[in-house]
Amino acid sequence: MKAADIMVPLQQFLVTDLTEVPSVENLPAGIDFLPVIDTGQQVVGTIDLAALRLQKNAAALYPGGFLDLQPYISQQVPRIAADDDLDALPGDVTRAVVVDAAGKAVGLIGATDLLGCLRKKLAEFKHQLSLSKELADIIESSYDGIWVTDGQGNVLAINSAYERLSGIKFSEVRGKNMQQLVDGRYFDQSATLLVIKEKKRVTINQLIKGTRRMLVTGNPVFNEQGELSRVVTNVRDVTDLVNLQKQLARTKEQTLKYETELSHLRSLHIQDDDIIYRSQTMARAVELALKIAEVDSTVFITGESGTGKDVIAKFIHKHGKGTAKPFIKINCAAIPDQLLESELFGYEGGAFSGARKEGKPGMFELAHKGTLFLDEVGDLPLMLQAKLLRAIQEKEVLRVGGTQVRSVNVRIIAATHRNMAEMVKAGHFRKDLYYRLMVVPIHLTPLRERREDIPPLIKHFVDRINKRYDYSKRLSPEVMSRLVEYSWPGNIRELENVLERMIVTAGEDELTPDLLPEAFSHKVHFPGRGTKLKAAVEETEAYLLAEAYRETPSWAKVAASLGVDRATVFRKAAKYGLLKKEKE
Ligand SMILES: Nc1ncnc2c1ncn2[C@@H]1O[C@H](COP(=O)(O)OP(=O)(O)OP(=O)(O)O)[C@@H](O)[C@H]1O
Repeated sequence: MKAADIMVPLQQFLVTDLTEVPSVENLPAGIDFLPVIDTGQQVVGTIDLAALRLQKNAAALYPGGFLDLQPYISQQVPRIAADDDLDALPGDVTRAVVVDAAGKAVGLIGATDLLGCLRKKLAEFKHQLSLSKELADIIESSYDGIWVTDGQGNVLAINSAYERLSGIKFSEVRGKNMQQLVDGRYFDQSATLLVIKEKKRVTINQLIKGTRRMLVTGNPVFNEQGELSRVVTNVRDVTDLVNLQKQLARTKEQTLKYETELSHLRSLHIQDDDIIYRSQTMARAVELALKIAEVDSTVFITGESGTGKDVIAKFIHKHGKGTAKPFIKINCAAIPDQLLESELFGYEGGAFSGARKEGKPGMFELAHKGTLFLDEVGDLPLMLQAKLLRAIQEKEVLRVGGTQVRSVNVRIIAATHRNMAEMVKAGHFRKDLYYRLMVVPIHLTPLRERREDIPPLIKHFVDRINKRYDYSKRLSPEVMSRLVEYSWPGNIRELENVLERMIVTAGEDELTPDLLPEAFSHKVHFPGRGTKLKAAVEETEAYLLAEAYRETPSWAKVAASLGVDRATVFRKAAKYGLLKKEKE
């Protein structure tokens, strides 16, 4: 507050030499002194009015009512410039004369004014005090550590959160300079020092006493003159956060590892089912599968049970959509009709009693962006055939009990062991669906029509089974030739099962014919593929005659064992050159 703000403007004053005793009755309250000025109007001192009042009636008065003021002048009363702050006055003064720039008196400040001013200041001070206490409480209650220095980096305060976080006590660091603390290895670096250098907010990652990691932000505080007066730093312990981050990174790494392993295993799984073949027919089927894998056309795989329809379907998926995309298989023959619809298309919550509240997606939705393999599609009930056709054509499905269609992008592979053309003819399968599925047909021939595939398949399965059980079993040449000759009604699945049974029951490493199942005791001869019926019959006759004669070298016994008369046996043996051979 300035002196001019509280002064009483000067109305009366006294002049040094002789002056008329003034009337001092009408002075403002609290003013019980007046300045004394010389002829140059400079203040030379003040006169206490009480003393003056005493003198007014005294004999000291000169005749005519004049008084010599000199003895009463006090030079102790301080003067203060109008523009000066009241703080410039010494603490013990009770009055002051206010002067202008030229030193002329312009006002008076009395005890009452000073007291009022003091009261005001006291109230302000109290307010400030409560504010700074509040501030101190706020700083103290902060969960983050707070560290305050002056503009030179000397420590002024730290809160107890900081003491807790860092283990550093205020008494250890009070008044010390930050540089001193960095040198003393309290911190690896100081945000305060950086703020002092850069005069702006700085955030750093600080290591305290070599153990705790802190995220530290230093904030500069400037005074009215724009000078840096404080640096307030807030400190957050990020050790746990850093540990969590490390843990997260480790978990991510692990997830990545598992994902890689999983996709490796998946690919191994599909690799397991890799297609083994030597025959031309299979080579053509595989080539076609590879070609159409790239495009999204619907594929219809036909063939007897166990010929590898599943394997081809997975092969197409692997080489087309890829193992990262879903491959969903549904066996239409294995699921009860009443469940099939909801399995295929899903259902909305509450669609029927026992349904899940939140509903369930169907196979179509699950196979989105991947492949849906409809195995045994020939067994699909007529009622669902229409819905399937719609789903394939429109590329959208309607859940059971739902009203909202959902788009699906699914590649369809269908398969059946049935004769579809006949089923369509008999009205058991919709013609339109049949043609919609038959975009790319792949037919897998039975194993008996591609015997050249049997040896490599045998090798493949024997290796696999040996590996699985840690065996080193092998087939005797006779077992091998019997297996090749067999008609394999169950196709490759049967071949695999027979080999496994033989390998796990064999006592020796070499598998001998006695391990072969019952069905193999009847030797069967198959004429080569493409043989005309007449030639096939003849070939079979010749084979049976020769085999029977090999076992019992007597044509009479051969006739008996084959159930024909001797004449027929001789005639046929002669026809096939067997008699000649016998003579040789
Ligand atoms: N070319 C092949 N190479 C190796 N293994 C094969 C081959 N073809 C089929 N297999 C194996 O034979 C078994 C039967 O094959 P798959 O299940 O694919 O036949 P499928 O025609 O789908 O039979 P179903 O009609 O009964 O479902 C499987 O174990 C499969 O791994």
